[in-house]
Amino acid sequence: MAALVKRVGLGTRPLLPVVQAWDLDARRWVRALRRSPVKVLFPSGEVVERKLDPGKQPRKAAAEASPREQRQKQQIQGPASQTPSTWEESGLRYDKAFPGDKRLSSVMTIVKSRPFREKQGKILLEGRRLIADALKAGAVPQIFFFSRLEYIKELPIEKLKGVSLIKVKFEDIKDWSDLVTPQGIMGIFAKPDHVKMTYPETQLRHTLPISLICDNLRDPGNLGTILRSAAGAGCSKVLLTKGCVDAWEPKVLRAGMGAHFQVPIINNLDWEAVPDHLPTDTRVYVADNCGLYVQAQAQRSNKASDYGWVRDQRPLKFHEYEEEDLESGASQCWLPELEVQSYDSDWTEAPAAVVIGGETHGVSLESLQLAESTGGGRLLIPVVPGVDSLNSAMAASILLFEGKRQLRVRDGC
Ligand SMILES: C[S@@+](CC[C@H](N)C(=O)[O-])C[C@H]1O[C@@H](n2cnc3c(N)ncnc32)[C@H](O)[C@@H]1O
Repeated sequence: MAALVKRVGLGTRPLLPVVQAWDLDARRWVRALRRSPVKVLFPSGEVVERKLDPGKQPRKAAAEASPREQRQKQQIQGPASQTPSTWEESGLRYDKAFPGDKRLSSVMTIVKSRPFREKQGKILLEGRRLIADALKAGAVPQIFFFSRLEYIKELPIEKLKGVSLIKVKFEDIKDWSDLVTPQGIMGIFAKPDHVKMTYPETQLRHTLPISLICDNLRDPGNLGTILRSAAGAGCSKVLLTKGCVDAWEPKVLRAGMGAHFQVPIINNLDWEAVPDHLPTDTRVYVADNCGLYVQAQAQRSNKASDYGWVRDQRPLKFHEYEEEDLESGASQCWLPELEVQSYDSDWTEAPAAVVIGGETHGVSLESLQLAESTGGGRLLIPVVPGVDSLNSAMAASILLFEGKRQLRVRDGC
């Protein structure tokens, strides 16, 4: 308390302790008011003289946290919440950033760049909920920058040992924030390793035998949205091939809304390594808009013609490879022969993995080869002729929830 209270005098008036409202939690507030009267300095700069009204709860103590903040706090802490006294007993200390302090800016420069992030093995997490989810899942924090001590006190104290705690101005956090509404807390964590993470019990209970493979997905908003859908559907894991945007990039984290700590994500994989991360009997299905195939006449007799689309000729995007091969005299027949099936035909009898192609080039040759070698196929979501393709995140969501529906129907629940 001593650190928070200083004595000031105004003219000839007696000296009164000045209490900074934002530094107080309810218990300390009561204690401060017992020494009443006190001057309370509010964040707005307003100074109000306050006395403790015997028998009445100090109004500001309750008001310090608005009902929304209290709800948020409860969500973050869970039922066994951290009591403020525990913080005091913990002996944890924090530093205040001094004018011209470069600690925040130098760390931010590092974690906002993918090469640095990868080299240093650090990531940036922003916001109270995301940080709390990360801690619950076992992510390891290294530094917290925060503008209000309450944000740190909400976190489980046992996870803060050995972590640098640095109080900075809200404006500084705002300058570096990726959020529309900056939340006043940022954490630098060691890059999470999916093997060492503990995913939420409810999530594990709802996991489906469906994996998702992102193939050269470049847009952070799309990837974040896909991760969120994957977590929502109960996908067992998400694999990202080399060429995808980094799953730990701030914009992906923002769009993911916590999915990073609900579903295992395996980043930066070579195609040869993909099967090692799938159950042995997995069939790989490639989501393919078949946009580069011609629409054929309805009289063709295979399944896909029911939907007005068939694979009538080799995809134009692969012609380039074929011609190169012809010049060099290599085999002409290496393009996988894969059945096109409608997304709502049954594809979940065996564990399945769905490949979603990137925004520009669609699915890769490697994905088609893997689908062929595992006995999978192409999944087509029929769209109105003339519409080329769906957004990758939309296609992924439709397919994952269709897979979930099929499994539910089969299990009779
Ligand atoms: C925007 S699309 C790719 C468009 C790309 N220009 C192409 O021609 O393949 C991104 C990915 O979403 C999936 N997708 C989009 N529309 C689809 C559809 N109608 N059926 C199945 N998958 C689809 C595919 O995996 C596709 O590669």
